[in-house]
Amino acid sequence: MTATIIDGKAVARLVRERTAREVTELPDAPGLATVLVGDDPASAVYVSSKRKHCVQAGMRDLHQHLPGDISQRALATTLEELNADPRVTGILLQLPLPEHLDAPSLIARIDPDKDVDGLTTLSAGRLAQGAPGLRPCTPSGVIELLDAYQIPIEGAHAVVVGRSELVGKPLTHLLLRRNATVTVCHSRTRDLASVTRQADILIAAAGVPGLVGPDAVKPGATVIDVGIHRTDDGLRGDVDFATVADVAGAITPVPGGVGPMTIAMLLQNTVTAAAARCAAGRFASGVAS
Ligand SMILES: Nc1nc2c(c(=O)[nH]1)N[C@@H](CN(C=O)c1ccc(C(=O)N[C@@H](CCC(=O)O)C(=O)O)cc1)CN2
Repeated sequence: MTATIIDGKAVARLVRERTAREVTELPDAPGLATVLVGDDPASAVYVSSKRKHCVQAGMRDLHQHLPGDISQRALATTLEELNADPRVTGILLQLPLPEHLDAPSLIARIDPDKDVDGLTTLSAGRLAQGAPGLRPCTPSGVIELLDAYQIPIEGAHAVVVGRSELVGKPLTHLLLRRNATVTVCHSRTRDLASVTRQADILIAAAGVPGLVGPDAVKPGATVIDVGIHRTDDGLRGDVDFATVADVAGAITPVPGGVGPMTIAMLLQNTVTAAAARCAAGRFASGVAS
């Protein structure tokens, strides 16, 4: 193996420490409302980790666990209540939702000023136009990792495999803002490997286990694996780590790569949202000063 292993756990720890320091500079502790619907085991793991780190960073844990058969209307009402609650600075609706619920229209209910997942239409529009706003956590975690390892983005050819609202599309905008040349690939891309082989920075976010093998990677490229799949052999990503690590210059592992950054950037977004509320004179007490 020749590649540098990008240690997402270590970078995430630094981001969390920075966030905890920023919390102490605020007049009021930020409050993060995680909303978990149903009992999906993976979602339960992620939400419990978000809550643990939220408390460790000195924030209020304002969790809501709702039944899996909750109606669209009742969930929308819960989100409206969280919008109105002055203790809540950030709202996170854990995805995926049970099939009977319409996620986009529920996300649309979240106050964009509390949208610490960066998933509302307004947050997406702000990102696309380069306006200040809250950015989706996994894509901003990828940028943070590249910066932490001083991997140049400006002028690099970045190839993003996957066009989801959660990762592929927002990451494309973040990379463009940093002056990368960006190519987006998806399930209809012809001869995927011929495109990914051109990448200086290759980001695999397709949701297909082991999709990226050594023949799809330019020697020395940076490979960021956003995929996470639970298999009989444990967790694995969209990249075949063992073989690609012999070709890449730097690579994220799964676990221990991008995943921990998702949670760290959520905490960072919650502090950013809280600071913006303070600047606007709206405090947890609900009283404008
Ligand atoms: N509302 C959202 N839902 C989902 C998001 C999101 O950003 N917002 N992302 C993913 C899941 N996710 C966070 O919610 C997430 C995924 C993975 C990890 C992580 O730390 N993974 C560890 C392994 C942990 C394990 O599974 O045992 C790692 O990769 O090292 C954190 C958060 C979908 N839903």
